[in-house]
Amino acid sequence: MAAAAAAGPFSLREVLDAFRRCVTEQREVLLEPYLSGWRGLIRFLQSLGAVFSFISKDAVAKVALLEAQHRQHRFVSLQSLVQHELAAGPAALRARPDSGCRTVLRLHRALRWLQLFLEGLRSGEPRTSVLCTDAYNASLAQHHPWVVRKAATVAFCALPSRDAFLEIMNVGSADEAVAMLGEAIPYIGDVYGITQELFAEHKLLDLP
Ligand SMILES: CCCCCCCCCCCCC/C=C/[C@@H](O)[C@H](COP(=O)(O)O)NC(=O)CCCCCCCCCCCCCCC
Repeated sequence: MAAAAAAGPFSLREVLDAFRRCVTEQREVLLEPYLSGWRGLIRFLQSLGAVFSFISKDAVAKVALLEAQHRQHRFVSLQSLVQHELAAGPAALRARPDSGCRTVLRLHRALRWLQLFLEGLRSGEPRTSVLCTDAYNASLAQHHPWVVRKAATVAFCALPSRDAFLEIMNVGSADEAVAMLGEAIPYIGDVYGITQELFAEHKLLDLP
């Protein structure tokens, strides 16, 4: 909480801006804004309270791993990270529990959850826990063991109402928040789509 407060209140605007900056003309996904978007999302999650800390801790660890690799190898894009790690051969990559690729894959699946959840929020359904559970079941859940699915579903019941959600996005009235969701969703979808194609092309969608 202290770290989140020190960085100022969350605003959906900064997440939107980060994901907008991600995609280049050559359809590459830039790592720096990608991680910056994730840091914004994590700050939001941390502001929702301790019930979600088992989720934010995992996301923090994954972003930290990628930040360290970004600093070490100066990867500019997800494409260059994949290329670099694949150079050692697909078998070596599959054997690494700390690869950037498998870590990106986890965040990538979570981005699909986010896309579906934001679409649900925008649609007007007032029960955020229902929206969140539906989005989760259609994305991340199929990759999680029973115990994680159970804990996640319990945590979703503690989500704030749709109105409260729109308010803590900090972009003005509920109408303005919904409008910004409409702006943000295509950028997130674009990053998701390009990453999905990249991982499919290199047969990395099932990295253990
Ligand atoms: C707003 C409510 C937030 C609900 C978040 C929904 C996602 C639920 C994910 C539950 C993950 C539970 C934690 C454990 C995860 C790991 O087991 C699992 C596998 O990792 P491993 O292969 O290294 O073992 N990790 C993952 O799948 C990555 C999960 C990353 C979750 C990041 C969630 C970020 C949510 C950001 C919320 C922002 C809402 C924004 C609204 C404006």
